Order: sequence, then C-alpha cells, then structure tokens
Amino acid sequence: MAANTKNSFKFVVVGGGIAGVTCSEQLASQFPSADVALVTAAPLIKAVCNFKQVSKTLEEFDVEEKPSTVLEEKYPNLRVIQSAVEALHAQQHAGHRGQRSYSQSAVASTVRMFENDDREVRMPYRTPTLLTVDGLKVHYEKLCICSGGRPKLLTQDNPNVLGIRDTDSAQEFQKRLSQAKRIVVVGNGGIALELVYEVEGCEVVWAVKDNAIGNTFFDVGAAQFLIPTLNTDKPERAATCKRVRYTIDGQPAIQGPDIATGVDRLGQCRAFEEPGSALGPDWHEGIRLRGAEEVCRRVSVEYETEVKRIYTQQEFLLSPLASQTSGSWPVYVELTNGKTFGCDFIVSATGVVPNTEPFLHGNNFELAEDSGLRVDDHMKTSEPDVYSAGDVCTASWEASHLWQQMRLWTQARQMGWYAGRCMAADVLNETIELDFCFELFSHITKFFNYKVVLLGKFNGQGLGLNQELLVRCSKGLEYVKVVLSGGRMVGAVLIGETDLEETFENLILNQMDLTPYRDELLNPNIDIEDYFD
Ligand SMILES: Cc1cc2nc3c(=O)[nH]c(=O)nc-3n(C[C@H](O)[C@H](O)[C@H](O)COP(=O)(O)OP(=O)(O)OC[C@H]3O[C@@H](n4cnc5c(N)ncnc54)[C@H](O)[C@@H]3O)c2cc1C
Ligand SMILES: NC(=O)C1=CN([C@@H]2O[C@H](COP(=O)(O)OP(=O)(O)OC[C@H]3O[C@@H](n4cnc5c(N)ncnc54)[C@H](OP(=O)(O)O)[C@@H]3O)[C@@H](O)[C@H]2O)C=CC1
Repeated sequence: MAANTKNSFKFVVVGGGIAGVTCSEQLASQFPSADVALVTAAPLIKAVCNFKQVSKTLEEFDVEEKPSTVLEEKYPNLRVIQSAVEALHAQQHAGHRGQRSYSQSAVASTVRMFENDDREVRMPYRTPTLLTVDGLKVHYEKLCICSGGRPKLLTQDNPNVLGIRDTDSAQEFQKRLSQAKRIVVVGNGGIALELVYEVEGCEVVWAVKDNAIGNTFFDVGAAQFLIPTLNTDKPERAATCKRVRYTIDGQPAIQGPDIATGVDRLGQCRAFEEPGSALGPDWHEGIRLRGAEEVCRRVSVEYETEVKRIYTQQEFLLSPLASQTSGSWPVYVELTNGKTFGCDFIVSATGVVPNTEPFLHGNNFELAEDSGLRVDDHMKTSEPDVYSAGDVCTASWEASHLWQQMRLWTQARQMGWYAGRCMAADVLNETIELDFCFELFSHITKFFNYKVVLLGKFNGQGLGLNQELLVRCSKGLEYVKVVLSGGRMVGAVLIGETDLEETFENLILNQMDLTPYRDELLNPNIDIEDYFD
C-alpha cells in the first residue's frame, strides 16, 4: 500500500533500473517516515538480490525483474509511479532557496505556469517539479535521475538495424533471429562478445574496428586466448534459468527455455513504447538464440573494418556491387575493407548513449563529452538538489588512478546506493566521503563461458609507455595478465578459474613495490596467496 497519495515527496528517483531501484531502496530504508517516490517508465523494476561481497571491491549479485508492487510492499513509504517523465523544472528550486541565480524571465515564466494551476497555487512553496506523460506533477526536495541509456545505433530508423537493450529489444532480436540465415554483428564490446558466442543456427559475420576481438575488455593476448572457443561446441546448459521473469501484469512468465511462451504472453500485453531497464549478465540464459539453419556456431570475424554503407535490397540491386554478390537478402552491408555482405539483419552492438532526454530542456545540466550528466564526487549534477547515478551519468570527479567508469551493472548499483547516501547526508547536514568502491575498478563477468575478472587499469588505460605486462597463459584453461607501473601492480585480467582475484586485488590496493618478486608473481608453481600472506 502506498503511504503517500499526494504528489509531493522528500525524495524522488527517476528510473526503475538497478541504479534507480537501489537508490530509492536506500532512501526508503534510511528515512522510514519520509515520502519517497520512484518514477519509472517501464512496468517492471530491476532489483538486486543474492548480493555477495566477493572481496574488498569485487561483488556478485543476481538481478530480478519484478512488478513494482513488490517494492511498495517492502517499503510502506515508497510509492512507485509508473509513467515516463516528460519534463523537469529543476530551476524552481533556485528562486525559493537562493542557491543559484537565474534570469528573471526564466523564473517568471515558470511562476506563471504554476499560477494557472489550482493544485500548485495551494502548495506552500514553489517546489521543483517533474511532469509525467500522464499529466502528473511530482514535486521533490531532492531528485536522483537514473534514466539509464539507450543503444547508440549505427543508424536510426532502419528496421533492419537492431540494438539490444531491454526485454522488448531482446525479444525482437530473438524473433528475427529465428527466421535468419545470416546476420552481421557490428561492434566489439560486451554485447557483441556475448552474441557471437551464443547464437547458433545462423551464420554470423562479425565486423570489428580493431585487430582483435573484445577491445572494451581485452587486449590482443586475451583475444587470442578466447578466439579458439568460437570454433568449439558450447557446453550443455542447465535446463532452466534460475531467475523468474515477469510479465507486465505481474505474473511470473518466462522460465528457462520456454521463452517462446513468454514472448507470446509479453507480446499480448505489451502496449507501451517506453524504454525498459537494461538487460544484464544472464539475459541470454534460457533464451533460445537460434537461427533458421541446421548449423552450430558459424562465426567469421572481419577485422579492422567499419561499416561504409548500408543498402536496402532495392538500393543494392541498383548499385554496381550487385553483380559481385550472390543471393538475395533484405539488407546489405558494405564494409571499409571492400567486402559486402547480404544478411537478414544487422545488430548494432556499438555502445550506449545516456538517456538525458527530457531532463535537459529548460535546465542547466552540464554534460560530459559522452553526453552523460556530469556528476561530482557526491553524485550531484550541476542543478541544485538534482543527483544522478548509473548509465545516464558521467563521473566527473578526479577519480582514483585505479578506477574508471564503465557502464556496467555493478557500477549502476554502487552509484545508486552511494547517491542515496549522499542525498541522505545532505538532508542531515552530514559530511560523507567518496565510497571505497570507487577506489579500484573491479568487474566479474563471463565471456565465452570463461569466468572473467577485470581489476584496476586492466588494459593499461592511460598509462602509455609507463607499463610492464606479465602474462601467463594455458591454452583453453586460463589467461592471466598483470599490469605493472613503476614496479607496482595497477591492473589485472584473469580469465578462467585462476583463484587469483583476491590476492591481486590486495596487491593493487596496497601498492606494494613488486620489483623483487616480478619473476615469481605468475609462477604457477608458487602459491602466490601464501607468498604474500
Ligand atoms: C544486453 C546487455 C547485457 C549486459 N550485460 C551486462 C553484464 O553482463 N554485466 C554488467 O555489469 N552489465 C551489463 N550490462 C550493462 C548493465 O545492464 C547496465 O549498465 C545497467 O543495467 C544500467 O542500469 P541503470 O539503472 O543505470 O539503467 P537502466 O537499467 O537502463 O534503467 C533505466 C530506467 O529508467 C527508466 N526511464 C528511462 N527514461 C525514463 C523517463 N523519461 N521517465 C521515467 N523513467 C525512465 C527506464 O524505464 C528504466 O527503468 C548489459 C547491458 C545490456 C544492454
Ligand atoms: N558482460 C558484460 O560485462 C557486458 C556488459 N555490457 C555493457 O552493456 C553496454 C552495451 O554494450 P555494447 O553495445 O557492447 O557497448 P560497449 O561499449 O561494450 O562496446 C561498443 C563497441 O562498439 C564499438 N563501436 C562504437 N561505434 C562504432 C561504430 N560506429 N562502428 C563500429 N564499432 C563501433 C566500440 O569501439 P570503441 O570502444 O573503439 O569505441 C566498442 O567496441 C556497455 O556498457 C557494456 O559494457 C554488455 C554486455 C555484456
């Protein structure tokens, strides 16, 4: 049951993804008597469960997609408003708090708007407001924007170029794939790595800009270690997916390989165009990513190439390229390496754009180069009392030399949680230190069925020539890379069951001079954990 039937809240959080849900849970539990609202476009929210702190900075957790009522039941002071925000008037704060000065005309126009509205005139203060597409006005004292990101597509509005972000787009991909004989995957990051490994029954042409696969996570050595896996069969997967997924009417729907049923049920009740929350680590578990052919995995990688032009079938047939390519396909991709491929569709796995719309209009948000909302070390944006966390924001503080932002699930959780704590500290007039999780970058994931742990400057980011790499590799078993700078460990890539993460994390955090131990560090005959005990 919702505690607050009015539209005025002490804390408002926008976005039902990991960042927004974690932030609102943090606030609702810390201030049980304060009204908290979570405004989100999608009917389902994403909540962290089975959280496990693996080591000082490494964490693992599952994420469940749940109906929003679950949150309201857990926190009586938390109200979930399912509606997309279409405007933010953050500047109304300035007039009444005097924190910033804005032009008279800007303030006057917002005041006029409110005087025409009976409900607003009765408000004791002219509080800053969010407007939703359903016409609801939501007033806040502190706001946290966690609206995530959307795929940065190669081209917009081409029905044969798909991006994968949320449940809807994954289902669209699965549906199209089931009819497909060949797809072209463009991009060299997380989604591409997952797709080329998972897709079966369909030829995959993988076009990457770089000279090795997985540039956002790996160097050439790790890529060499992984690439033979593409030509081996996948191990059998457990029959069911351990997480329950829900339809928007709140019923558990999709479980394990039964996704076809789930698609139909979701398809029937899907009546919204709003962005959902981003998929996460196990989005393809239990989903049948199978094309129309009777083949296992068939991937060919086109290195150091980009998309030159995408042709419709009609355009292609009229082009000089038509005489050089056989078969008839709905869409054709011309690459900069001179090759052209016809395919059923193209997956643009080319990164994320922060979802800053519609918050920018009429406000004074500072944006970073990647278009994210700039936040300081207290997750504050440049607008008063507006915080931000997760994929939509860009960390703009002077970061620890061992941390960098990547738009990942773990960072969405950490930022959401820390933003909630900063908002609380602000209200309580307390000081708060930057959380320890921002000391060292750490990420656990799985690629090509190998456990992958990334620590610190795992690819020597920003180190230039000031780095030394130590590598140990056992084909098909493990790949271990350590990045040293000035004799100190600053990063590591661990692929396989290496069991080295905790020791290396400690060595990175304590910045011990490892010069005397360099030759022993990756010696497989030495128990390194004991060695540094
Ligand atoms: C296919 C895929 C696989 C991934 N795999 C991994 C992985 O293995 N490991 C990992 O760490 N990360 C992974 N990620 C990245 C990870 O999912 C994201 O970094 C993380 O979920 C971002 O969380 P968020 O809360 O910031 O944003 P989102 O999850 O995008 O949530 C944004 C929320 O805001 C809402 N919203 C948007 N606009 C509005 C509006 N105007 N009004 C109201 N609500 C709005 C949306 O409905 C949504 O609920 C993956 C991403 C994808 C797409
Ligand atoms: N297991 C995990 O941890 C996973 C994490 N994710 C996360 O989900 C988000 C979305 O994934 P994804 O879309 O793969 O994004 P990523 O940022 O991981 O990768 C994008 C890739 O596309 C390349 N690229 C960008 N523009 C172009 C272009 N015009 N032509 C060709 N290549 C291009 C990038 O190269 P460059 O870097 O040179 O710009 C990069 O290789 C990311 O935040 C990712 O970290 C996704 C799946 C799994």
